Amino acid sequence: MAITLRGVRHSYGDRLVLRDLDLMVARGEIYALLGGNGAGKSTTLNALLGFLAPSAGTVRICGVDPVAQPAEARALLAYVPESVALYEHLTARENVDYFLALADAERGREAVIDPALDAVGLPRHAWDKRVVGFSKGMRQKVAIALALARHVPVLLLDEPTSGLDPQATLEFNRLLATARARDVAILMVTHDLLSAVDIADRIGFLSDGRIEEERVAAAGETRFDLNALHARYAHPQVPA
Ligand SMILES: Nc1ncnc2c1ncn2[C@@H]1O[C@H](COP(=O)(O)OP(=O)(O)OP(=O)(O)O)[C@@H](O)[C@H]1O
Repeated sequence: MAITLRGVRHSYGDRLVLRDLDLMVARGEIYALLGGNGAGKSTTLNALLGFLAPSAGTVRICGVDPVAQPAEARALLAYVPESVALYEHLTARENVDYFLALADAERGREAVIDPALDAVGLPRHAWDKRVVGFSKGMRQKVAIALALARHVPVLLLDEPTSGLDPQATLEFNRLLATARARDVAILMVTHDLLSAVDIADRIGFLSDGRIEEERVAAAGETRFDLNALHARYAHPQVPA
């Protein structure tokens, strides 16, 4: 399994925030993690990133413990935060090249950069422009191009579609589909039900530090029942 959280507990002081959290994401799967403010979504991502050591349970990135083996775990994942930080004075291409070098990617970086920028649909005229004027959507494309160029098996995303207009959201979702087709396991923390319904294979509701409910995409056009999901999300105590 690419992403594993099993029986994970974490407290801040005496406040238990993750209580026996179980969550798994396979390669080639998109999992949307929904949950109200304070449910523990960021804490979950921080556990996967190795920024916190849970008091109980197992966290693994492709079998690697991100606390015990941080460098190995980092080499297996790409993390795209809500605001993507890039070097503003560098071009899109230079940013990918620079971060690839930091990630210690093998030589021959030129050979992987252009195909990755192409795969994420960043317009060619933007490849050699400084990223300083780039929109959120364009920055995300650069970040995901980097993930594709690194061939990481795991992609973690924090509220990727917040602030994106509907067209940019659809484009972003297509981008995720590209990564999924390359066998990447994708965990997306989001409040964006529409985006989750459009692209996720599974949707999990995190509440009070554990997955309270999971829904799996159905085959066919109506993958999820949006109204039922909305009712569930907006009124967690009322079963939908
Ligand atoms: N460093 C910290 N120290 C103490 N409490 C914290 C810390 N980080 C988070 N918390 C608390 O833990 C709980 C879960 O926080 P977390 O940020 O994981 O939730 P979230 O689901 O990401 O929320 P949001 O949607 O608002 O970002 C919240 O009650 C929060 O106040």
